[in-house]
Formats: sequence, structure tokens, C-alpha cells
Amino acid sequence: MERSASCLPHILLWQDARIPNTDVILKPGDLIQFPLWSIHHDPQYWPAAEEFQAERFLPENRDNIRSFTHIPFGMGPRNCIAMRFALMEAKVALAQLILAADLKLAPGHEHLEFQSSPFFLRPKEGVMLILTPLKNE
Ligand code: HEM
Repeated sequence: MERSASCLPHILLWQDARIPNTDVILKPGDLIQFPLWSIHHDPQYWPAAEEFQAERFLPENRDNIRSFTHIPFGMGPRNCIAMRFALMEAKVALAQLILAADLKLAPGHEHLEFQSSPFFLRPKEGVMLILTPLKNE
């Protein structure tokens, strides 16, 4: 198997391979991409899949998550090389923001809609917030 350079979990084959328990034969050059959005929104694995429920990821709930159903950074030996860096960066940015300002969703923008894109998941209209600077005490 070979990988091409992109941040979508995918595989490029260099020899024939059969998908186990099926008659489907994959050929060299076939590109297989994993539909992360669909996996992450499959009600079979995620009750109330469309709802943001951060509690799903609390330590006491983690065992309810089936293996390989939450793979934002891919999986296996070629998963995202910068996973820990990216998570740390996001937390630092969020912490800086929360320390500096009070955040509220802008009226009319309480529900995020995402634009379909083959590579990146982006809110259609961005994330519209009202920031009120916190006073330094
Ligand atoms: C939230 C941020 C990020 C997400 C969700 C993400 C997600 C991913 C995913 C899904 C893959 C493919 C894994 C696979 O094929 O199984 C990947 C690969 C990769 N990512 Fe990220 N990534 C993020 C940030 C970054 C950053 C900040 C960097 C670099 C500074 C980076 C560098 C890479 C590299 C080099 C690969 C290819 C790894 C390989 O082929 O061995 N990523 N990433």
C-alpha cells in the first residue's frame, strides 16, 4: 500500500486486494478514501449524532465509543504526524481567547451549517461570535 500526500485518510494500492467477505477486488492505482464525516455522524455509532455532546468524550464515557469510529486524525502508522501538536495548538488558542474575552454566539448564528468540501470541513458562514474584552484585574 502507498499513500499520497493529502490530509484525508486514504490508501493507494500497489497490488490487487479483495475487501474481506466480499467479491470486490481493488486494483493498483485505485484510491480508497475513508468518509470521515459519515463515520462521525453515523447514528449506528453515535446516538443523537447531529448534537454537539462533548460529554461523549469524558473519561467515564470513552468506553462507549467503538474503536475506529472516531478518527479525525486518521489511524494506524500513517495517521496525522502532528496530532498532538494540532490538539495542543487548538487548546492554547482557545484558552487565550477565553482568558481575553467573553464569547457569545452572534444572534441568528446559533446553529452552524457546514459547507461541503472534499478536503476541509468549514462552517458556511464562519463562526460568528460577539467578543467582549475582559478587564485585566
Ligand atoms: C486539527 C488539525 C488536523 C487534523 C484534523 C489532521 C488530520 C489528518 C488526517 C486525517 C491525516 C491522514 C491520516 C491517514 O491517512 O490515516 C493527516 C495526515 C498528516 N497530517 Fe494532519 N491533521 C491536522 C493538523 C496537522 C498539522 C498542524 C500538521 C503539520 C504541522 C499535519 C501534518 C500531517 C502530515 C505530515 C500527515 C501525513 C502523515 C503520513 O502520511 O505519514 N497535520 N492529518
